[in-house]
Amino acid sequence: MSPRRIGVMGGTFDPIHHGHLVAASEVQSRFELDEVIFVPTGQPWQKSGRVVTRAEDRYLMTVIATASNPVFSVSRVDIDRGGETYTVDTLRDLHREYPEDELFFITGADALEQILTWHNADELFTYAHFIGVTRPGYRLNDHHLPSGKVSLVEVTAMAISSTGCRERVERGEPIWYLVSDGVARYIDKRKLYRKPE
Ligand SMILES: Nc1ncnc2c1ncn2[C@@H]1O[C@H](COP(=O)(O)OP(=O)(O)OP(=O)(O)O)[C@@H](O)[C@H]1O
Ligand SMILES: O=C(O)c1ccc[n+]([C@@H]2O[C@H](COP(=O)([O-])O)[C@@H](O)[C@H]2O)c1
Repeated sequence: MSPRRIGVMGGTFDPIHHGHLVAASEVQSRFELDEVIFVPTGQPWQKSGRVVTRAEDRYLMTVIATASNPVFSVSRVDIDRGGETYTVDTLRDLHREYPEDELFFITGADALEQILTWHNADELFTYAHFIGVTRPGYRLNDHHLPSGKVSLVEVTAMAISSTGCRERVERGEPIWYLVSDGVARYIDKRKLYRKPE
């Protein structure tokens, strides 16, 4: 069997929004990926300055948002490993699970800019090809990264962030059409992101 081409979209997904989904869908199509695996982080160590929603809630929102797409799936590797999440561990675990396949790690321009600050950054490129996507408000470039290991892709501009969604919920504003309907309903049902009473 020829190797499958697997996209990996890591994120805190607090909550997952249409910026994430459009980026993954466009890269899937452009790079003819057989599957895109969304990987919600366990403990995102570079976000330790703020409260992050329980991993199980972020995982369930990711499942809800991706369930209807036959080539999207969700992995629990980062949540189940425990401890702080490092992408080098994510990719090592997925490489072990899919040893014959090619991995493509998808990341927005903001995250790509920071990649050299990631744990064991040099090793990242041994497991996957990186695909940086445009994101409104950030400049996309790979000058700081090893040549031949990164591709840059322009995707439809979606000026949406998880921070913006959380702030809207806290202010009592709608997030319809910024996140999937099921995710908006889940946030409401679990009373996520509301101001403490
Ligand atoms: N609107 C967007 N367009 C393109 N890429 C995005 C967009 N939002 C997030 N990403 C990318 O998706 C990945 C996961 O992002 P993350 O879950 O941190 O979302 P976020 O909106 O940046 O969250 P927060 O506002 O809480 O920092 C990162 O690689 C990020 O760059
Ligand atoms: O490996 C690291 O040290 C590292 C540091 C910061 C972010 N990342 C990864 O980058 C992806 C996006 O992260 P975030 O925090 O912007 O949601 C997600 O998969 C994180 O695990 C990875």
